[in-house]
Amino acid sequence: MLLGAIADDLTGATDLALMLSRGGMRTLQTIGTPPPGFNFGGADAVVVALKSRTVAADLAVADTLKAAAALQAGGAKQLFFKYCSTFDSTPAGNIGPVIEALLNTLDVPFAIACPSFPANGRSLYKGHLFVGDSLLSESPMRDHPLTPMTDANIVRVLQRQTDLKVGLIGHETVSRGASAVEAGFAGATRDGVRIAVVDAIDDTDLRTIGRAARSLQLITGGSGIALGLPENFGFQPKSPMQGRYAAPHGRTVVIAGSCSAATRRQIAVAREAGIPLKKLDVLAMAQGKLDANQIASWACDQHPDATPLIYSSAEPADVRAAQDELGRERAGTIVEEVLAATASRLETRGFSRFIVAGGETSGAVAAALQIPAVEIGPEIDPGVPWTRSLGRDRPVALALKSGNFGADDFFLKARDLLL
Ligand SMILES: Nc1ncnc2c1ncn2[C@@H]1O[C@H](COP(=O)(O)OP(=O)(O)O)[C@@H](O)[C@H]1O
Ligand SMILES: O=C(O)[C@@H](O)C(=O)COP(=O)(O)O
Repeated sequence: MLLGAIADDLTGATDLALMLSRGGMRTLQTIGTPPPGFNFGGADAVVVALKSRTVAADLAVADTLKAAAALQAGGAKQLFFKYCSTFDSTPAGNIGPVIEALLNTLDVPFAIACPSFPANGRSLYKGHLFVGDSLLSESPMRDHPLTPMTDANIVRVLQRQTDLKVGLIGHETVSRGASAVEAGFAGATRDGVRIAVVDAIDDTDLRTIGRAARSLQLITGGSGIALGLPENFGFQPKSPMQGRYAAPHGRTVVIAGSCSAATRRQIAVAREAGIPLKKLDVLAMAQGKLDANQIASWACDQHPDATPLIYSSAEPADVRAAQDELGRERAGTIVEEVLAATASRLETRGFSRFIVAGGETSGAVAAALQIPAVEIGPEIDPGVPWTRSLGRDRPVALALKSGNFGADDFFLKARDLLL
């Protein structure tokens, strides 16, 4: 293993694994930290998917360090901590505490932080994160159910999460090329900076930063920053898989727990296309009036050729109302538990192709389906591939979509790629 990566959620891990595969690295994605002695099958890169984005910071740190130790035991030469391209976190963490713990454990002085992912509209300029044409704080991310992002200044956001000094390597340096960026790393280190946020507004910048990062032991960021990494290890980009995907045979379902604007648009397009839909009421689930058995039965009752869509996704005002009643965390957990249990029931009743929207939701579904690892298949939209489970008696196919990713017709596209 050359590169060992730890992602703070499952869709983020898949996004990164896709990027590394396209860069030519044989990439394996595990769900959770692999046990001692795990056979990485000769993979060049391993991405460990955690569910640590919104758990308590000390738990996120412990889980990450355990994953880092497993990757190092597997031979990883460089470690990558992957978080969201919209820097999803709370004032308490977990990005700052996790980077801090990794720096201390690896005993290295410096790491970079770069969430930029231009292919999906995230760019970083003067330390400010943009989503499309809007500042992060003015994008729909300000209404995220678990990690509302209300400050676009990533230096400031990260500095609130750590006592280590956070600095900025600006675009004026990045545009001068990899040597200038490396000199920037050295200069920042001399100034006592332990974590440097690095500007990147396009793929050329990401490749420059990737090259400059070849001798760093720890890299942190979104999947965009991984664009330039495979080349550092001598890999050449691979052409994307063409044609339709021979997924394990069985029925297809869409399960959406993401409340992002993108997911809500994708549901609207699926509705217009005539897909059968079931909207879940959070309070009914909390009161035990709606459970996984009922939801799974509804899906099974749909036409066998249909792709039923089950969703809890709601407008920000409705999410707030449910949270006022139940609390932010409890509302999220109830929805995740019911959706995960629904997936598990459906799998025993002939469904083997799962299109899931939302990072936390995907983590909960994959845990319920007891999937130890996945292999990466064809890309559906930037950052979202079809995947196939590994290490499970009855394999399943999974399209794990970050809430914010995907074109408006994503669910239809994902379905139509299946053979
Ligand atoms: N209607 C709702 N009200 C409150 N919380 C919800 C609702 N629907 C989903 N959630 C929760 O919101 C969170 C969405 O996070 P996630 O699945 O990671 O989506 P995204 O990828 O958009 O961030 C999950 O914890 C989910 O259970
Ligand atoms: O970097 C990204 O935007 C994604 O890879 C990601 O982390 C997905 O997180 P969710 O939006 O919570 O699915």
